[in-house]
Amino acid sequence: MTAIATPATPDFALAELEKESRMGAMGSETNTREVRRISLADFDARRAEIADQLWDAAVDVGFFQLVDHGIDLADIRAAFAEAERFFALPESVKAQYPLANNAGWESKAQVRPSTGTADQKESYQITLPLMGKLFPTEAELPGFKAAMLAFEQKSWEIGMKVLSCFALKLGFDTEFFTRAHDKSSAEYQSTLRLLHYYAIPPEAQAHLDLWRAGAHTDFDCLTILYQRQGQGGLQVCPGKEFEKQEWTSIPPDEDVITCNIGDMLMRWSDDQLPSNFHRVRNPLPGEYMGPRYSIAFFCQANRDALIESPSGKYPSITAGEYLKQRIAANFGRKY
Ligand SMILES: O=C(O)CCC(=O)C(=O)O
Ligand SMILES: [Fe+2]
Repeated sequence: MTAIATPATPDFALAELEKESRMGAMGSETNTREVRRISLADFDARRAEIADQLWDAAVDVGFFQLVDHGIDLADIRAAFAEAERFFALPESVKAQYPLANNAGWESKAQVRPSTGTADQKESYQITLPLMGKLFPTEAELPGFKAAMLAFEQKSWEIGMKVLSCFALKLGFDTEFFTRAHDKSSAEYQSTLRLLHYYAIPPEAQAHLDLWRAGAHTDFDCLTILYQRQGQGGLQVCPGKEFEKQEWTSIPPDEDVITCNIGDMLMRWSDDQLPSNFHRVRNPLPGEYMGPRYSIAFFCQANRDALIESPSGKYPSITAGEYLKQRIAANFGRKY
């Protein structure tokens, strides 16, 4: 896919798009990078130490995993059970809740600039102020909405803990990003996304060309990702090494929460914290070919939050405008 410059598309959005459109090849695999595990135990007393560890891991590989994070495994499994129930609804029901502006359901509709083909998945996004009638009814899916709201809250809390550490390291007060992701505001735009990558039918297994999720960076400040045991495929390629196209697998482990830095925090940190390319590759022959479920929470600063460059490297921009421009450049306004 080629980037078409329009007067409304700013340079930063086009530069990201150009980079992304060069990331569609298979590349090679390397296991020499370490995706570090960081304990959040005794968080309040250890915040400064944890902040140092998170910063080092983020600067190094950009992906890291949280342990002792305080979310019960039972809650994570229950959220996945809800996601499975949602995706098992008939298509005619899901189609009543179509994706618009980061909220709602889509299937095989997200075309990544890296691949030019649609991700082989369906997803359902929950962005609180935008939900209107986008939750399935209690008759269709009893208990779903309440369970998802509770899980969204837990994910937000973890996200804000991690962001409070990055705030410290950037010289902001610890509540700086919590205010920027204020849930009580109508400008809130953080998103919980349920993902279902389709099982690969036997006849397709010999010639897998489409991607489960094409290579991309996330637009947000921080992504919190839950993976399921045995359902692998996530790979990362640090942006600073993108010329080499060497990918490192992040094996799923339901006991950890995987995190990555997004483009918004990269800009907010004057590029000190890199957002990194990642993708979900298809299973290889002999690997598990069943469905893959994952859940992501995107900490996207509120629309009216002002992203101000600490050193003046970038002009100030609201998070709403920033996201709008990135989405328009990559996807023609849909996501
Ligand atoms: O499903 C995954 O493991 C990754 C999903 C992802 O990268 C995204 O939705 O942005
Ligand atoms: Fe992503």
